[in-house]
Amino acid sequence: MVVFKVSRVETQPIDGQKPGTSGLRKKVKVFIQPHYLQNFVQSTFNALTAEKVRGATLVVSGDGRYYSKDAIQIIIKMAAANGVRRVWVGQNGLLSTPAVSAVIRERVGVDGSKATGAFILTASHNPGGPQEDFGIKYNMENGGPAPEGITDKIYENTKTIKEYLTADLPDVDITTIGVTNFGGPEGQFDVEVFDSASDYVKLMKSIFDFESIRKLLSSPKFTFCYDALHGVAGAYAKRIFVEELGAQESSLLNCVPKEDFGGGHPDPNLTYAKELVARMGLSKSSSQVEPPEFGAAADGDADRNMVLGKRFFVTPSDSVAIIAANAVEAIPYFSSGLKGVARSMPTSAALDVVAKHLKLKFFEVPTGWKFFGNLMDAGLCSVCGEESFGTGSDHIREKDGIWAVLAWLSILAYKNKENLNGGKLVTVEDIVRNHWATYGRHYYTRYDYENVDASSAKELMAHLVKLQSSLGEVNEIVKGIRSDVSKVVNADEFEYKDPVDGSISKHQGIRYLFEDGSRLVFRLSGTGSEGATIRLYIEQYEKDSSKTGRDSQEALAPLVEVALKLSKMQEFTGRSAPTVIT
Ligand SMILES: O=P([O-])(O)O[C@H]1O[C@H](COP(=O)(O)O)[C@@H](O)[C@H](O)[C@H]1O
Ligand SMILES: [Mg+2]
Repeated sequence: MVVFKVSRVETQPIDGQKPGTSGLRKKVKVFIQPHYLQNFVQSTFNALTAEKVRGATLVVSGDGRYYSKDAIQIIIKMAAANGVRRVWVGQNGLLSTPAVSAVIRERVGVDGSKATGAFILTASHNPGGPQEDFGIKYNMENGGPAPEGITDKIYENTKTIKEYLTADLPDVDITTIGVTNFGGPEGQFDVEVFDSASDYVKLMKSIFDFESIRKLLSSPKFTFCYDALHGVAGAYAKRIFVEELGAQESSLLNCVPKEDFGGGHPDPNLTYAKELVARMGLSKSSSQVEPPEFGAAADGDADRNMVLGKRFFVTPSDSVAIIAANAVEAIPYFSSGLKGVARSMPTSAALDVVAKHLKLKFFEVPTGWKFFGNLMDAGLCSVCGEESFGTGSDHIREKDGIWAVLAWLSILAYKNKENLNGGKLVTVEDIVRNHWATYGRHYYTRYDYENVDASSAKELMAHLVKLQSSLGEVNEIVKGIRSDVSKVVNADEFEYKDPVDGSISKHQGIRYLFEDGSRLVFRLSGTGSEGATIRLYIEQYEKDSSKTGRDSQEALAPLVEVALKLSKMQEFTGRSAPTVIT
């Protein structure tokens, strides 16, 4: 057994280590500066209570992006030096964000150990590679992202840090499953490398009826396609869709995880998931080949999902509403009913209508998955989702891209259980259109202005807040732009009081609420690594089932025009068009 020594390394605070919506995300060139990662990791250890560090079991892994392997070795050495008892690493350093959450909650080590937390190494949907992004975040014992109380403490610590601890361990082989033991001043320290998929696969099998999904996937009527965009989802897709559920290997696109995501932008939306979008018949360059019935994509760390039907896009806000509406019948895990449902504020109100109809508890929280975690821990919420391609449930404390796909496949399997051997297939599009016919439709679109100058973005937001003080003036401007949109009846900055711990989160997005239920929401992204990204969310409710079939961009055109002129978007940002529309 190798015996190690601990040393204290002198350091000084480095600016800009405030965690965003989901951890610290920066360019790789920032992360590789001397002491940069170490300062953040030590600040995290110092922010945790002693029992979460000394003698604890920690998970360290991520989406496999560039710099992950180096970061894992650095964190292992620091963990050993800080008195951590063992570190669990997914083979090759790979674990999806939902799998980390599952491992913290479910995995039991050979000696009966349980993890109390994790460092997740990912910048989610941001590109990877030496010129691109890296990220790190800490998740707690419940498997969810650290709450603001902890991330604030981490940030405070980064501003005063003077030293960090590290051990002179040799690098650990993370490519081979097994345990390596070391001896330190405080006793034994182990690194266990384990299979990245098995705990997660086991959990999925306990939630869904794999047999019924297998029947669907093996039916000649049903065709399927999954795009991991070269993110970590690939490590799970083959195991689950091909090995467990019998999908064809050829139905997997970009399912080999790569450090640079093959040079792409691993964000599952209509702009970046180009290959899938073409295969599903949704782009101009679509081939003549008949598209599959179902397509889905994931982001780099596999917590996001995009669901598509044949030549049909499912808006994430509709996706969570449809899953909630069908969960009890189609998914065994929910067979005894839903505890409640929740969405983030900018997500459309499609879920609200389902909650009302099914008499379910309903919550509207700020953007950021951590807000759902408290509700789930208190037994108040079973299914939740966000417009930003995140959907999930209380099986873990992160959103879950593959879970969402399995949820949709379960609904399809349920609706088609009588027609797989005859009769017409109920398609993704049928399910969505039927949902609109029952609940009405929330036309919805999001405009993203990425990498805008940060101070101009702030000015635009300040302008919108100032406008809110006079609704009379707002309505005059609105009428001047389009006489066919309804009146603004309320405008505010969203503020949230957590019903469980009473904590208050302010400035969570600027809302303009219209008389007919339409909404305009403006907020700055909390997940970028450079400049600012302005997000504009536009929504309009249509109850009349004869009018729910319109093209959404066309239906929303008047509101879009109002939003762009009211916010003086071009004036502040210099942009005549958004970078991404979803
Ligand atoms: O980036 P991820 O997938 O970890 O996702 C993270 O950020 C998203 C918002 O991103 P933005 O602030 O850019 O709108 C949140 O909706 C999500 O809950 C959070 O986990
Ligand atoms: Mg993600």
